[in-house]
Amino acid sequence: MSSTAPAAKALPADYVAQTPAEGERRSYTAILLASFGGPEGQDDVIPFLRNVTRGKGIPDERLEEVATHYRANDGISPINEQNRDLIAALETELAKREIDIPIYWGNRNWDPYFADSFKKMHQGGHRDVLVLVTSAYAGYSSNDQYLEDFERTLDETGLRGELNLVKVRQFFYDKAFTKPNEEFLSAGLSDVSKQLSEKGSEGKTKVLFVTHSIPSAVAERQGPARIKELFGTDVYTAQHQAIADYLMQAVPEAKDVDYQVVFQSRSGSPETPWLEPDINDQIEEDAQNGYAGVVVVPFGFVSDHMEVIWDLDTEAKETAEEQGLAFHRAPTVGVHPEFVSGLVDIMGEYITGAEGQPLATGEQTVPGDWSDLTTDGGWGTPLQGS
Ligand SMILES: CC1=C(CCC(=O)O)c2cc3nc(cc4[nH]c(cc5[nH]c(cc1n2)c(C)c5CCC(=O)O)c(CCC(=O)O)c4C)C(CCC(=O)O)=C3C
Ligand SMILES: [Fe+2]
Repeated sequence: MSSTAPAAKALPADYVAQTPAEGERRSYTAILLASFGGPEGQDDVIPFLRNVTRGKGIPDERLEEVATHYRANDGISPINEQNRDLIAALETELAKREIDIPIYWGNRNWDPYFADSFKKMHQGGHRDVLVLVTSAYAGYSSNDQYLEDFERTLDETGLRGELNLVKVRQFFYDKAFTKPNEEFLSAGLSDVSKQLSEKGSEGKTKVLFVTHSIPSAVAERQGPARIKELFGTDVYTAQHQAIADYLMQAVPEAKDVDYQVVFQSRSGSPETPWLEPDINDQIEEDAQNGYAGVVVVPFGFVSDHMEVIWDLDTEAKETAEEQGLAFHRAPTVGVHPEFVSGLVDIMGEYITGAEGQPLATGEQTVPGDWSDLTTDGGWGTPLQGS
């Protein structure tokens, strides 16, 4: 499904992003940055992986393989440091705008766990908490699973009725996310073109936009139906396809360059279908089809965490080298100033100003009705073992 940038899809002009629901705009007294968590030393690796895969049916061989990725980095995932940096950057931006709301931090799979941060916020006298999750797209792992985590944690801590949590919407279609990625794509294309001209190669470049694979059955279950119809694929893939299409037409140097959405970090059992193609398979096929270089844009993620640095900087890079392709791995948004200030704009949609108005609003750059990505179609039956 390789293609050059198409014309923007014809969408009704009133197609809009999700906005805060009735009662979700309030005067919050705390923000919770909610993330995945990661190990901080060799002794943490196995307990962390057990947390991640609890009840998921991930085979032991896969866990051992994933453990080596962390082991090679002293058992440390970069994700926690990246979240501390993001919190510091958000705090600076809030202070600059004279918004006096403290930021707490909690994770699904490692210390500080949600239960501890919920208790800490409660002890700090907070009731209305705005929750920012470090996932741009809507999917089970990146949205619904967090909501389930929060519900369970409220019960476990006995804080139901004490803490009112509102989760900030997804933001893959916002300028906050697309603007830094435009910059990265543009820089990646220049780098590969420079590498190729140094080699005296006149071959073509391909852009591979990469995101996390998920089980195909989970992807198929996500709604709403109108997105599936419009894009002719599942809603998880469609979100990524829309951003890839947008970036390719937003960046002048990308004109006439081929591109494709590909996947990484497949796990589960080999018999269960996950979204494809895998980035390494695609790099091999691209080499066979005569491409001379690839620009790899990990636009499915918000920081250069372990899955990015292992699967791309180690594996995909090696595949490209074996195939003799020029290779550039673009960064993720991380603490890019436009990402940070854009996130504060998006949070501002939920926070009331002095006259009850929203403090700020995010800017939707990618057309599409992204308002109810997980509700319309529903998640159907529980996702056990998917
Ligand atoms: C969609 C998606 C995102 C992107 C959205 C988002 O960013 O939220 C994401 C992010 C991440 N995934 C991460 C790590 C892992 N994910 C695993 C397993 C899985 N991920 C899945 C999906 C996703 N994962 C799924 C469907 C599984 C199968 C088991 C299950 O259904 O849950 C496993 C188990 C071993 C393995 O099988 O790989 C690990 C260690 C880290 C931390 C990296 C670090 O430590 O720096 C991050 C940010
Ligand atoms: Fe994952």
